[in-house]
Amino acid sequence: MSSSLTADFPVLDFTKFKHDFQAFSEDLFAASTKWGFFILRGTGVNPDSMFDLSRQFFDLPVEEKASKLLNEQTIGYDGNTVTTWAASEGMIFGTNPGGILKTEHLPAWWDQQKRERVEEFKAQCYNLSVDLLSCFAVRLGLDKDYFRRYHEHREPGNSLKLIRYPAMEERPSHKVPRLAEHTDWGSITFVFTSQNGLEIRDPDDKDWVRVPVVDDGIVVNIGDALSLWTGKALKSTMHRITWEGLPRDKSRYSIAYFVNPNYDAVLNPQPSGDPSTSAMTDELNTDLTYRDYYQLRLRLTYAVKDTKTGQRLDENIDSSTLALVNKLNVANRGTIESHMIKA
Ligand SMILES: O=C(O)CCC(=O)C(=O)O
Ligand SMILES: [Fe+2]
Repeated sequence: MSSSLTADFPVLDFTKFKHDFQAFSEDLFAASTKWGFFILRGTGVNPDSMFDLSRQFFDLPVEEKASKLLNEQTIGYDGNTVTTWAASEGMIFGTNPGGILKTEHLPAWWDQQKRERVEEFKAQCYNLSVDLLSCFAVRLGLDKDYFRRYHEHREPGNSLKLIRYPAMEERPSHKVPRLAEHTDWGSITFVFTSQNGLEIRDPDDKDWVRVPVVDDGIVVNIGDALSLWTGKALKSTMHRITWEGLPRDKSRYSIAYFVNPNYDAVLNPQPSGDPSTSAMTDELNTDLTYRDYYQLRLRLTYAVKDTKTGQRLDENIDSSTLALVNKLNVANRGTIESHMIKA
């Protein structure tokens, strides 16, 4: 369970994107093929006011927070259930631009002004994400908008998640981690935090290493969808938060922005600039759509309920998609199982 500090963890400077696109894309590609994770500085995206909202919201009484639970539009509160997945609570803002302004599925505390702030922050993150996607496309010899075209404002949309790993009086059952090891589902994830705790597999997949906290830095990682799309040239790296990394008596706040491809995207490998990966592309040609992958991971991870019937969706997992995903060997190890602790 050990983890160590890492000296050569990649830290990239986004100001280079404007004045030296090629060199920045090269740095980005190198970090993403070796680590699947890096820290990005100089983006100008400031999460301070989102953290203020996050602290205030999580301090509300649980009845108020949990009045709107995570739904199929990926909007709502998640955290009043005990799982083998996480000891945390999350407030998730899915859907496309404008969706948070008009949804009825938020506690009244999220007034118009707060919703506007969420939308504005999501828009800043979106813009940053498509800039990064354009770098990947060009570096892979594809046209600049290649990935962007699959990241239009269509279903399912990108999700912003406010997260608190609360301080606890005692540690829950040994089955409950702070955050179980997993890969992310989508294209790219941004994580904002000023606190330690996040650990990832090192480039040789031998050990866990700590992700450093860097001032003004966003933690960026590659998700399964972009990894599959690039014939796994870009790595979707396993990550977690342990009780050792984040002690029981400390709360940790983070904000994650999950970039999702559009549902209709087919995750077959695209030609990659890296010849070492072309050998495996045949077996990755399974015509899996992002819709199927997203729906599977949603059901496996959360006890999402159907808004109309109130039925828990994790009881309804599609076995052929599950078999396909096992074959692709993404979301690997223990993560491809439902995390609900059944009574
Ligand atoms: O809270 C963090 O630092 C990481 C969160 C994460 O990996 C996730 O929610 O997928
Ligand atoms: Fe993650």
